Amino acid sequence: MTNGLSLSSVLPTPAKDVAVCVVGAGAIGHAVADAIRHDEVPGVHLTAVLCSRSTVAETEHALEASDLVVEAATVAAARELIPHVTRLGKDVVVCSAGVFAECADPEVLVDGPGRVLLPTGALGGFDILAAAARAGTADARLRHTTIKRPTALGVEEALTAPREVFRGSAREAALRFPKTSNSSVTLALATLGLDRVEVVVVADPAATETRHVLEWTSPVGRYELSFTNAVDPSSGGRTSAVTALSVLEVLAALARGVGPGVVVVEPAG
Ligand SMILES: NC(=O)C1=CN([C@@H]2O[C@H](COP(=O)(O)OP(=O)(O)OC[C@H]3O[C@@H](n4cnc5c(N)ncnc54)[C@H](OP(=O)(O)O)[C@@H]3O)[C@@H](O)[C@H]2O)C=CC1
Ligand SMILES: O=C([O-])CC(=O)C(=O)O
Repeated sequence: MTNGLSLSSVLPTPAKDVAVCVVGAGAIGHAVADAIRHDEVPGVHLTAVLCSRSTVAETEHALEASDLVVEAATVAAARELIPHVTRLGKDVVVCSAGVFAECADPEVLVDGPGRVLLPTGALGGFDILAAAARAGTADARLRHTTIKRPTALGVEEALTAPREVFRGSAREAALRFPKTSNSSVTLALATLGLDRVEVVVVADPAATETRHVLEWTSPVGRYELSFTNAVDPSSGGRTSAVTALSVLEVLAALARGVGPGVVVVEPAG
């Protein structure tokens, strides 16, 4: 560092471990809980993993013992969990971001002082897109195209070629595909809003991976970002494996006291 200060020496680092409760033990929840159990995220420890059969008493006990909750269940679970956890003054990392498509204003679900933190999930590039949106959104356009295998989209018909099965806003996409359009919602909340990001969903019978393509145009620049994601085998081909890793990035960032995507150079020793 040219000024003699390392980045981490001027930023607050939480003094104690962040205690994390994971809600949902499917593809994402299982991977997140496993990584924490195996000490893959310094400064974070696991208090509990809740499933839909967890009792009210178990849930309340787990929330009480935690600093932060990771929601990796369903839109319905997120709808109940977000106001409850934020009211307790705890932050909640929400994977089922599609829940915000149900609200005219996303803030109505958040009954603070706790906050909702949305991981970038199956996508990336939010840094440059959110930066570009700062120059104004009126002349900006953003399209998110998702290409998945048909069964992952609930398309049972035997297709012989790729077929566009949806085109509309991010809000409409999340209401139509609540299990596969969460990343569109997070992207929209980070940029142009739920009603101005165009979403295209394509069912491709030849797809073995999931593709996401983001096309941004504004006076600041033109960006095309393409993500070809391996899918978590336990998700029926639906969930990109990188989603769980993006949750771990959020947890690691919180433990270090900086945002995800920031490269921290620790002092020696
Ligand atoms: N933001 C993003 O980019 C992405 C978001 N997602 C979303 O993340 C969420 C999790 O995805 P994924 O792990 O693949 O889904 P899975 O279906 O693999 O797992 C969800 C788990 O949640 C459990 N569950 C359901 N209801 C509740 C409840 N009320 N309380 C606790 N647990 C519950 C289910 O099991 P059981 O009923 O047995 O408890 C299941 O094990 C989904 O909403 C998915 O659509 C997925 C991919 C990308
Ligand atoms: O995992 C993915 O590729 C995207 C996904 O399902 C979602 O956004 O809900």
